[in-house]
Amino acid sequence: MTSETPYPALEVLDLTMDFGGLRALNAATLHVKGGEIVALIGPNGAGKTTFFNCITGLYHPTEGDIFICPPGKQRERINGLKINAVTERGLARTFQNIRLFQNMTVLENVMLARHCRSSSGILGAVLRNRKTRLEERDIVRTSFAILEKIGLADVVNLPAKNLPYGAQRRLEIARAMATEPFLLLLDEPAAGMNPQETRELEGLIRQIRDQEGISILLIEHDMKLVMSLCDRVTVLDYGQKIAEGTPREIRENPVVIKAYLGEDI
Ligand SMILES: Nc1ncnc2c1ncn2[C@@H]1O[C@H](COP(=O)(O)OP(=O)(O)OP(=O)(O)O)[C@@H](O)[C@H]1O
Repeated sequence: MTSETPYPALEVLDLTMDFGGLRALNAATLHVKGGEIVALIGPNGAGKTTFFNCITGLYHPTEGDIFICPPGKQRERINGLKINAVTERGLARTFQNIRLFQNMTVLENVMLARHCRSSSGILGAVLRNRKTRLEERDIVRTSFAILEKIGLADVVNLPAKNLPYGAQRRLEIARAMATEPFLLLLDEPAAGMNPQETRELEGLIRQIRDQEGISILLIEHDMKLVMSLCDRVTVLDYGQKIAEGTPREIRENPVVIKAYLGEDI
């Protein structure tokens, strides 16, 4: 479990994002404490992915503050940082649509993600000096260890495109893990999975939190998964936070039920 800090691992305050005349996020607030699994839910178009894009440096929010507090480190405001700088600080994400190098092997996909933690640089890669060679060996070893934990050790040499859908989603999580995050953001990890794959995914996410001490924020439409996996749930509607609470509180909240009217919660 992540060691306690006086601040949440992630604290987002009054986040607003305008796209021209469209306000996709309107003073949305959310926090994830160290070691928590939190869900961000809401009807289609509520602003969930925009929220992730702001946190991870893909978009620069119009207003608001984003603070992180990795275990054992100082609290830091990360607004305006570029994607790589956010990743270096220990935030990793997966995307709604699978983004793998389909013709590369499973191991190569993870190794590539791992390179963000290497220090040899381009010159080192060209000269292939001793430091680079040692580092490369370390990248292979670490990438393999991650794939073992994720349950993909027996397919390391297969091209990513040959994996079943559920395994491709797990590989995306392995790539995110390779950057050594303290906080993992998962954008609809169960999308397109069959019930068996979803059950396995639930076990994997729990394992990542319990064994690696990584805090997790996930966007998910599969309410059964959200209700059984998450410690807390935050609900967005039209870019605003309309509710926050335990899964049970959220399930019984009339404001949430109204927002989802016509959708299956
Ligand atoms: N780059 C962009 N430019 C203009 N509008 C955008 C952009 N990204 C998102 N939007 C708009 O912002 C609103 C929120 O979209 P967003 O994708 O964040 O919602 P969501 O809650 O993730 O939806 P879904 O559950 O369908 O994935 C939508 O109206 C969308 O059309």
